[in-house]
Amino acid sequence: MTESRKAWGWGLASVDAAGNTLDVWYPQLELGEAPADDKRPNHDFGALVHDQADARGVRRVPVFTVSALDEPIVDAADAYLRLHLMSMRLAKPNTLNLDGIFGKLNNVVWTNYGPFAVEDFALRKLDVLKAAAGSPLPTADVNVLSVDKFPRMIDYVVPSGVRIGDADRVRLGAHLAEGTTVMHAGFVNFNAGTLGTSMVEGRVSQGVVVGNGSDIGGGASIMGTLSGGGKLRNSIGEHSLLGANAGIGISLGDNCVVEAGLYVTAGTKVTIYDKAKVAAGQPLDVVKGAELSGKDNIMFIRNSVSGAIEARSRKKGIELNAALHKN
Ligand SMILES: CC(C)(COP(=O)(O)OP(=O)(O)OC[C@H]1O[C@@H](n2cnc3c(N)ncnc32)[C@H](O)[C@@H]1OP(=O)(O)O)[C@@H](O)C(=O)NCCC(=O)NCCSC(=O)CCC(=O)O
Ligand SMILES: O=C(O)C1=N[C@H](C(=O)O)CCC1
Ligand SMILES: [Mg+2]
Repeated sequence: MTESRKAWGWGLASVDAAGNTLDVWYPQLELGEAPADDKRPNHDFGALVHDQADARGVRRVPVFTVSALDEPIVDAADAYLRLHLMSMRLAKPNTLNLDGIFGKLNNVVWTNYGPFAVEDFALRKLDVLKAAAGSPLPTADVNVLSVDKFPRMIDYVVPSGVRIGDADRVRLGAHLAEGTTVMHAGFVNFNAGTLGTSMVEGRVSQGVVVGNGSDIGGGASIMGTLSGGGKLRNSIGEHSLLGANAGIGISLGDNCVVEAGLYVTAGTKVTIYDKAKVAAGQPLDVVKGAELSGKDNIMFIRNSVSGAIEARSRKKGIELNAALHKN
């Protein structure tokens, strides 16, 4: 058996009263074997470290984590390290072993004061507000951003060359390549994302990758595999367009277009449009969507006259509006 790939780094963990790790922030990570104990660079977290619980009931402790990237996840610190690697673009989606990730991450109340345990949240919120009330500065209420196992990416990693319309729509573990714009209704899950310049106004599900020069239109959906039965990981190639409110349960290759509002699933019966056959009065072939999965140069439309879903050939890919991607 070949050795597992490794990554390592210092992180700052938030640990609740029960000893659960709520999150770990790694400002910097390295791929490869970790240095020996006496050779480790020491990350200086300074006064951010506190062994006593603060008003949230949270301690902040430095952790040195080494992840065996081809092996299943061992704990929350390991899970956080792998999520950071993808958002830092040190690993592409679908290249790390993420087995067991939901079981290793704790459910957390994410707030403007950082993570809280779910248990006794109301009491801990009261403690924070009482502590803050003694300050001469105006203090913020405790605003809950989400209750989830994954935090928002940009509280941990801000990749260069991207725009993100709404921080809540991109989870830690998303991979956003340089030149990506995620508009307000877009969504990018962990272990998913873009490999080049892209416009994302729809949902990029876990395990989905979108190639350079492609556009996911407003409200568009790309089926994932975590829930609902689908097993095949879908992707989109380069210079393709998934129209507004369209969806796919298959992969698109390069230079493809799916008409706005059309959903193509693996079982959808698709008529292969062939001008010469139509002119000669010959019947057209019909295949399942799955047979066209990942193929290049196809435009999928629902023929608004016949109602049939058709695959028509297309010669070239779409061009993004360059001005929107000089991030
Ligand atoms: C499917 C396409 C690409 C088709 O475009 P075009 O009509 O320009 O294609 P074309 O190649 O020029 O069309 C060739 C011929 O096919 C015909 N044709 C096109 N669609 C047809 C249909 N559904 N049924 C029957 N015929 C059709 C055309 O009229 C034309 O006929 P003739 O030869 O007789 O002329 C488009 O309708 C589309 O859906 N584009 C997606 C755009 C999109 O969604 N972008 C994302 C924006 S996201 C956004 O704005 C956010 C909004 C939001 O948040 O909701
Ligand atoms: O990148 C932007 O900004 C975009 N703006 C458009 C708009 O504001 O309508 C939509 C697509 C991307
Ligand atoms: Mg705009």
